[in-house]
Amino acid sequence: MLPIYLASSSPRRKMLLEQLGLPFTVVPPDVEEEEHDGLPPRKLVEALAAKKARAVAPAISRGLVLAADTVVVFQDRVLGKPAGPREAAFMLSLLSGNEHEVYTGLAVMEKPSGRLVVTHECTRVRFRTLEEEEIARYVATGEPLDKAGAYAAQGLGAIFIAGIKGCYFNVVGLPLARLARVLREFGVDPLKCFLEK
Ligand SMILES: Cc1cn([C@H]2C[C@H](O)[C@@H](COP(=O)(O)OP(=O)(O)OP(=O)(O)O)O2)c(=O)[nH]c1=O
Repeated sequence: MLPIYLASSSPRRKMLLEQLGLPFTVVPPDVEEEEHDGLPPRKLVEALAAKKARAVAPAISRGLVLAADTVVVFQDRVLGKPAGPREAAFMLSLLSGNEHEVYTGLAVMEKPSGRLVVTHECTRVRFRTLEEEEIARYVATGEPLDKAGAYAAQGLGAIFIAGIKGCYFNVVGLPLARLARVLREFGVDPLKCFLEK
């Protein structure tokens, strides 16, 4: 099997990939996630995921390089990671009582061929109405600060979620079912791999 490299510094992505039971190595990408105003969210996350894969690829001689990027979209507004507590509280006030989408772009590059597959997954998430005071308390926990849209579905942020339509793992940062499908295109099957261990 081709060695797998996860081009990510996100502990969540590492945890999610571990769930597939495949051996892999983490190689954090060194990229600027600059604004891409005007791009539709699906194109934006795909472009950023591909950029992360391309940043790590030169260091890999043979294998698969995986990368992802996640944003929250509320009424055409793209919410990345908040710049600080004030922006985090503002993002949460937008999401309160409303439905939003979470987009994750996924890029898989094969080395040495350079073949690149880029795709994305979208999940709808509905928040219950939040009180101003609980937004302030949640921001004070520090949890929202390094998360797109200022919440963590896998953490305390779970208490805000009234409903989810689509892939839960996509919200946390890595759409596992979609990833497994892409990996199969490169001859990697997590189930087969598990049974052959
Ligand atoms: C909405 C949501 C986002 N997130 C996280 C996933 C991502 O780590 C982060 C979005 O930022 P990203 O820029 O996608 O990823 P990252 O900078 O953390 O890591 P890297 O680029 O090195 O791969 O938000 C959660 O952990 N839970 C959630 O519920």
